[in-house]
Amino acid sequence: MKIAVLGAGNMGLSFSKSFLKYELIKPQNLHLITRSQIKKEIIKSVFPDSEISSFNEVKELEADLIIIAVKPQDFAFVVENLTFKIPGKSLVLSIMAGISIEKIQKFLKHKFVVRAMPNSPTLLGMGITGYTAAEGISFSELMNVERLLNSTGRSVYLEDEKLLDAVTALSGSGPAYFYYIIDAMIKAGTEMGIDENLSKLFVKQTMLGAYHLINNSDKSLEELIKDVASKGGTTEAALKTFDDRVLKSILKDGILSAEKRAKELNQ
Ligand SMILES: NC(=O)C1=CN([C@@H]2O[C@H](COP(=O)(O)OP(=O)(O)OC[C@H]3O[C@@H](n4cnc5c(N)ncnc54)[C@H](O)[C@@H]3O)[C@@H](O)[C@H]2O)C=CC1
Ligand SMILES: O=C(O)[C@@H]1CCC=N1
Repeated sequence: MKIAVLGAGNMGLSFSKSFLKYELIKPQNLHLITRSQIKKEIIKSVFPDSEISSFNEVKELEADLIIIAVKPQDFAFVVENLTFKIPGKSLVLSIMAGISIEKIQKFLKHKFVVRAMPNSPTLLGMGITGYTAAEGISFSELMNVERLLNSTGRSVYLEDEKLLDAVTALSGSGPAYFYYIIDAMIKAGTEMGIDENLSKLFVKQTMLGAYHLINNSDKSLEELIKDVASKGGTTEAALKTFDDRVLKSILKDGILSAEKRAKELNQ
């Protein structure tokens, strides 16, 4: 199998590394396409045995799978300036936020499109990807794509493409929400007089431990919260402030804004 990655940025390169790590393709069968000439050298040093090209020098593309990993805002430029033909039988796998299968099919004049939404922990093989596919793609082709996606973490097939915008808002953007909350906690620690490095340690280990408790307990989240929050104690005081300031609803509204933005990106 030959794979071309159009847009060798954070996600495109994370995917490529995972495919090679799990020997799902040979390095010689990987073709990375960058925007500029300058980036080619840097990418070549990380992928010495793969083909690296800049976008405007690709005149012919030989690939069974073409991964589109440019920003949604750059997709129109890609379409308008494409100097090569998408091979008729190849699959296109888009990880662009928001852009629908229908739009990709129309712009690329190509039927076989799979749309996926991964997230940044793919870099460690700990990502989660939701994906869906256009009609006409066979089960075995889809399983091939899933095997590739699974090298970056877990993957979930979704029948309804509309849910991909929700997945984008939930798990695609999700790591940033988590960092945001961690950052707020670390800053609270330093404000109370704990050195920043120690505050980071306390918060990160707390999140790690709490994550494992969620995963290894039969209790619901409410019960786990109750286990920590003693009557009249410190946790209760914190949770009361969160509730008074409707933090949960603010977080939910933020996530719904991300979903709305995903839909706007398709316009
Ligand atoms: N960063 C994330 O956590 C996630 C990103 N995505 C999606 O993945 C896509 C890529 O995102 P990132 O990797 O974060 O962005 P990035 O900016 O790191 O990568 C995009 C790459 O595309 C290249 N590019 C732009 N125009 C090009 C062209 N005409 N030809 C070849 N290369 C071109 C850019 O130079 C850049 O290296 C986006 O569509 C985003 O919506 C999806 C899930 C998570
Ligand atoms: O922020 C974005 O638009 C992309 C999609 C999900 C994560 N990053």
